[in-house]
Amino acid sequence: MTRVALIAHDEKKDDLVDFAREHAAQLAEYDLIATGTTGGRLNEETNLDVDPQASGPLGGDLMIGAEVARDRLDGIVFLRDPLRAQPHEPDISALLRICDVHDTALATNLASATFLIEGLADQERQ
Ligand SMILES: O=C(CO)COP(=O)(O)O
Repeated sequence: MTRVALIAHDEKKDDLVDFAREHAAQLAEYDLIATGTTGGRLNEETNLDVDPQASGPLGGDLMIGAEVARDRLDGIVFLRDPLRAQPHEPDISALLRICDVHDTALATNLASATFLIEGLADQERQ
């Protein structure tokens, strides 16, 4: 089953909830995980069933990175806040790096998230 992780920094959480609602029919077909607060919001504000990991600053990015390291994720949408420093920047860098190591699809803004989600749908049709 296709497995996707959804993550957003605080200033981007509204955007991710909107994105998830927009693509709900497709995302509902996937096994979804998320960092803690993001996952909580998605579970409350959409009809999706998301498995929340720890909150980002408490290790959630690293937990998702571990899934990437095991090749257990097909894609990650990670809406980062490019305008504010995060206290757990090293964890974020580790997640981005391990996606490159494992060649795992990673979208860090809405425009690329749309391509990622459309690309996964295309892959399934093949
Ligand atoms: O900080 C995050 C990603 O780096 C997101 O974590 P939360 O979803 O727990 O807010």
